[in-house]
Formats: sequence, structure tokens, C-alpha cells
Amino acid sequence: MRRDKYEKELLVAQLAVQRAAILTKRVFHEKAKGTVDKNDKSPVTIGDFGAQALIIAALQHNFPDDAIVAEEESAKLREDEKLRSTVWELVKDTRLDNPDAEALLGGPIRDADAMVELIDKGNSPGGAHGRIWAIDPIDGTKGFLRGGQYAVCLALMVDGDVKVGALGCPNLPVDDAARLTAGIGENQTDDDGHGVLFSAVLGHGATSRPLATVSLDPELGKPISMRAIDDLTQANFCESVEAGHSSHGDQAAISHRLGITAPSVRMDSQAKYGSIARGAGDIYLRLPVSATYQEKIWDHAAGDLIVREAGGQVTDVNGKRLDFSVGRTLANNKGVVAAPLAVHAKVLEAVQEVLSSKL
Ligand SMILES: Nc1ncnc2c1ncn2[C@@H]1O[C@H](COP(=O)(O)O)[C@@H](O)[C@H]1OP(=O)(O)O
Ligand SMILES: [Mg+2]
Ligand SMILES: [Mg+2]
Ligand SMILES: [Mg+2]
Repeated sequence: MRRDKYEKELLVAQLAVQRAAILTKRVFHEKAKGTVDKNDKSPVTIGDFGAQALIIAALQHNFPDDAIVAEEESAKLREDEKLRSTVWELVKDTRLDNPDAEALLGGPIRDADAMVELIDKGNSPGGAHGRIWAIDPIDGTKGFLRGGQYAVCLALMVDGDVKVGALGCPNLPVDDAARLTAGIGENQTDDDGHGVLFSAVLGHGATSRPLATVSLDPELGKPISMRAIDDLTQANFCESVEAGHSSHGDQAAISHRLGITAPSVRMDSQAKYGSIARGAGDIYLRLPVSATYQEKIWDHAAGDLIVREAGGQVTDVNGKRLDFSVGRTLANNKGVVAAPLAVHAKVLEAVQEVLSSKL
């Protein structure tokens, strides 16, 4: 079956993520310099709002009829004049160092009022109909603050199915061959050799390219694929840093059951999906810690597609594909199990054995 290549959507998504990541990197460095408060939540707040505004501006310019589900809303900015002007100062001079690319995204936002309004365009309830973009302007808040991993995430869903995904990971190595190491979740840098942009279009594979390379050529990326692994004992698995986001205990039991000897690699954000998609790691486990938490679509949409297009399978703990068609959350799913297609069933079996042994 011939599938739509979504060329313009992919290009706009890539450039929008690249532009937003310029802003998040500036915020990170200004935090380090003490220009923004290091100790409260303000760096991430500034980065979240600024990145979301820039991405929505690009989407509205190119696809004005599309709906948007984004993580943040503008209430805090409307009531805090100082925060609003801090964010605006950053947004107003964040641009791509490529005039054609910048023009494609619609150029600068008009003023601070327009910026605040753009942020609120991300309030769609989501659902199973039409074109809906999902945005997480900074995924992995804690990683961003720690100087570990975070991601700028954007995906397009059409009738509830993810068609296009882009993930900007400023602190991951550019080199696809760099295996995950224990220290990747902290004290990373976005200097030379770091910053990668993963993307995928349904039916057309997944790619990676340097986050810093701004180009109007959507074909610039190198194809990525998961590592072929038949001996699961040699697998390398990754999980959240935060014990409150997924069950480290269950994940350790699953990995033990699979005979995996390497310790887990802990890192924040959808950088985990990108990392396994390019074979830097093999398995991503996200076992629920709470019976009530519903995963958000913007935390998974891009990563789910990128892993599947790289030869992986992504399901929940019951073996169901992630269902992006039911609103702003993955209300029909529990947890995430992502692994190369050939071994996913085996991993899922271990997941279910561990979970049923707890009942
Ligand atoms: N109680 C929770 N359980 C699972 N995920 C959570 C929870 N609270 C927040 N998150 C979100 O989980 C994602 C991070 O997951 P990870 O631990 O894999 O890095 C983030 O999107 C974070 O939001 P945020 O986007 O604000 O950082
Ligand atoms: Mg998130
Ligand atoms: Mg976020
Ligand atoms: Mg958040």
C-alpha cells in the first residue's frame, strides 16, 4: 500500500522542533549562568511556555485548520507579568539561522499578547477524528533541570493514528552508534557532538540527523533501526529516572526474568524511545506505579511511531497498541513495553509473569 509521505508536515515538524530547542538550550545555559532562577521551577516554566509558543506559531502558520493538544496552558503567564515578559524576551529573538526555514515557519511572533494566545491554541480535547498535533515542549522536566536528558516532542495524528513524529534531544550524542551508558541521565552537554533530531513518517521509516543542521531537505536524515537481538540476555534496557513515573522494582524483576545482566540505564523523557530506535539500547519498560495515572498522549506519540518505524513494537502491559484516539490521555492503556519486533512477545510474556505474580 502506498502511504502518504506527509512531506510538508515532516519538514515543518522538524524545523519547529529545531527552533524550539534553540530556545530550551538558551534557557538551560542562562540557568547555569544564574540569569534565571536555578532553584525554583522557573527555568522549566520559561522553557515550556516559550517552546510551546514557537511550535504552535509554526503549526498555525502552515496548517491553520489543524487541532492541537499541547501540555501547557497560559493561565500562569496571564497572571504573572514578570514571567510573561521573561518568556517574551526569549521568544522574540529565537529564530532559525536559515532565512528560508524561518520564513517557512512564519517568522517571528507579533507580540507578547499573540504569544499568550498561541499557547492556548493547544487546548484541543484530542480524539479519533481529523488532524491533531500533540506537543510536549519540554518532556523530562527533571532531566532538563539536572542537565540530563529531555526532549522537544511533536507528532501529527490523523483520525487517532500517529502519522508523523519528531523528537529533538539536545543532550543525546549525535552518533547513532554510541551505546547508552549509565551516566547519560545526568551532567550531559549540548556542546559539539550532542543534539539529535529523530523523525518518522508512518510507512516510511525513521531517521536521525544532527539537531543543529537546519535544512529544507527532509531527506537529509540517516535511516535508523533497532538492534537485531536474538539473545535477550545481551539486551540493554532503559527506564525513567523518576521512581514515581514507572516501577523500578517491577522492571528489575522483568529484566532478571529475561536473564539481562547489564544494569538498567536511567534517563528522562522520550529520549528513551529515540535511543532504542537507533539501537543505542534495546528495550524501554514503563510499568505503572499507580492505578489511576493516565499517560498523556504528548509523552508517547512521537516516540511510539519512531520506534515502530525503526523495526520495534510498542504496546502497553496487556499487549495492546497505544491508543491515541481517546483524548488527551492514553485512557485505554496501562504502561509501555517497547522492544524490537522479533523479541517483543518474549518481553511482554516476562512483563505479564511478573505482574501476575504480584496479584
Ligand atoms: N505520576 C506520573 N507517572 C508517570 N509519568 C508522569 C507522572 N508525572 C509526570 N509524568 C510525566 O512523565 C514524563 C517523564 O517521564 P520519564 O520519567 O520517562 O522522563 C513526563 O512527561 C512527565 O511530565 P513532564 O513533561 O512535565 O516532564
Ligand atoms: Mg512530558
Ligand atoms: Mg513537558
Ligand atoms: Mg510538565
